[in-house]
Amino acid sequence: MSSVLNSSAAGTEPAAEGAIVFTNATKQFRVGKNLVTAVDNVSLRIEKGEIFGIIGYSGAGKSTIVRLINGLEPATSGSILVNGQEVVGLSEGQLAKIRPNIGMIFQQFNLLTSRTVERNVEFPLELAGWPKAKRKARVAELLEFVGLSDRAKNYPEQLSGGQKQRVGIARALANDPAILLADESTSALDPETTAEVLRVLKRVNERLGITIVVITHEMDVVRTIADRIAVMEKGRVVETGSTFEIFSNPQTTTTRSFVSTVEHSEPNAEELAHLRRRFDGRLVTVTIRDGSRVGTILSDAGADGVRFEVVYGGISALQERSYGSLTVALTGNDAAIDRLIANLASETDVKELSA
Ligand SMILES: Nc1ncnc2c1ncn2[C@@H]1O[C@H](COP(=O)(O)OP(=O)(O)OP(=O)(O)O)[C@@H](O)[C@H]1O
Repeated sequence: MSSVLNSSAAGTEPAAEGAIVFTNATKQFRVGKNLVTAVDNVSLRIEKGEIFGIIGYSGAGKSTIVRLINGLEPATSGSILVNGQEVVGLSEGQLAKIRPNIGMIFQQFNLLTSRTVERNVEFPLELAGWPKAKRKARVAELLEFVGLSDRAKNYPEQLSGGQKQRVGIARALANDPAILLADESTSALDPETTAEVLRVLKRVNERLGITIVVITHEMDVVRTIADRIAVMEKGRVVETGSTFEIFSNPQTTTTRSFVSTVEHSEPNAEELAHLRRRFDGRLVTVTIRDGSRVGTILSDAGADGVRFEVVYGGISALQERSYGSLTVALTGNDAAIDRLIANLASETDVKELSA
């Protein structure tokens, strides 16, 4: 039996083939006389060993993506490679051989209420025909990994939401999968418990090298855990990038709208009115990115008679880089302020907030 703690880390090897590669994959459902396109010509590459976030509003096609990966739904067209193997067009029997390699956790945990924690984790091993002694040892190891050894004899109803999801994770890891699909796995949890589950998932990725696909509608979740993110809208992937890129420089309206749920890059109308009452001068919002010389440019403008005061905003660190935005009130001669704004604009994005 391979030890859960010493499992060979597929993700640490050079990734010649991606863990999951969609090429022009489409999934349509027939609803009455209509065809609903749930996944629309998606091309996407998820690397081995990464945590990949897929974010989108309800109905964007996220769950369908998951069901295409594990073959619960057949794609209408296109190609989907899972660890180098084409899953489109496979028979149920062939898919059954691949599925143990893909673990899955769910929003509602999907634990068997009549079984204890240890027997829930044991369940996939029973299905896979493991002998009893090996099953027991494996279950003990998995429960230790998720920090629930002392809960082995409890029933799911005796556990908190976070503990239930950790049982779900232990069960999903039982067959030593290369890929873990987490479909809205923290959406039923409060922020603190969400953080606890995300820490366990991070450990699964780092210690076991398992590729994790996190499906969510919550930007906080992908910000906390994902290496890269795809944004989905109406069945399409509208933007893909590193988590830093997505947060610091979102390209599409949908992505900007998601980012704005967790970042307040500029004051809203009410805040702006409040700032105008408190501060003189012209208000300008400046985007801060790693390495930009915003501070120097603002300070140097002093020589041109422009004074600045930071009145709103903040800077965040993500993936070891900084980004954010600051709104400054600028006072001084209008022409000098125009020169300062031009200088800033040569370095980063600048927006003057209209009066
Ligand atoms: N089995 C099905 N039959 C018909 N239509 C479906 C089926 N599954 C999904 N759809 C449709 O496909 C679209 C995408 O659904 P999907 O569940 O993948 O989105 P989602 O992003 O996961 O949203 P949610 O978070 O609400 O589940 C929706 O319009 C949905 O109604």
